[in-house]
Amino acid sequence: MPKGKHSRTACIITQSYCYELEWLKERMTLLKIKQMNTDTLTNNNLLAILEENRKLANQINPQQIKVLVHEIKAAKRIFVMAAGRSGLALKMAAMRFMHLGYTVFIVGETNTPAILKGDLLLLASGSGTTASVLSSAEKAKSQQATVIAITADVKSKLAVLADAIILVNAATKTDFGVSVSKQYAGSLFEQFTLLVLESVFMTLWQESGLTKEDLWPKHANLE
Ligand SMILES: O=C([C@H](O)CO)[C@H](O)[C@H](O)COP(=O)(O)O
Repeated sequence: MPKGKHSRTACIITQSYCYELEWLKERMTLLKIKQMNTDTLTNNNLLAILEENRKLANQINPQQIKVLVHEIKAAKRIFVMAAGRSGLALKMAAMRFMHLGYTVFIVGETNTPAILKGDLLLLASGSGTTASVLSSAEKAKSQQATVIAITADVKSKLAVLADAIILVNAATKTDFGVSVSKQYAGSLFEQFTLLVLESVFMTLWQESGLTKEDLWPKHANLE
């Protein structure tokens, strides 16, 4: 039984928010889930994932996105860095920015040069505490490059270090128990990071006036 702020009786009497009741609700949902067949379960999960992403889209601060769009346009070169699945989301975005004609490097690749003043470092970390991401932010700041971080924790060390952030109100990977997402670990954060950057790409593309045909020569032909 998880530690509750109040006893169950006190919760019912005061009708106040109670971890214990939340926990019981969660157990009952799990029991119902066990009785569903695989098809229904997968379909429900797909809809739940879409709904969680839709909620985040309604919470995003357009001003924060505007800053990222502006900094991408202003940067001499764009560097991206994140760990694990957050890193995969950034790599997908990096490819699209390259298709638009930007010079983009993925930190850690052998052909990535030194970051310098005038460059942009785009980071993503749900927790905002991943060591490699923090050290990249510190290095970039010491070189006077601009640092923008996508994170789920506005108070994290990364958020404090960055010149600007995009706050994604998703769960972080260590938000165990009841959290804003039903999904495992940082899944929602990682999905939404990709979606935000897809929308940033589309904005930059639409503003560029380029056609699909214009972009095509930059698409990989060694694949
Ligand atoms: O791959 C990840 C993990 O499975 C959590 O869902 C994370 O992207 C990786 O661990 C990096 O974490 P954050 O820096 O907190 O995004």
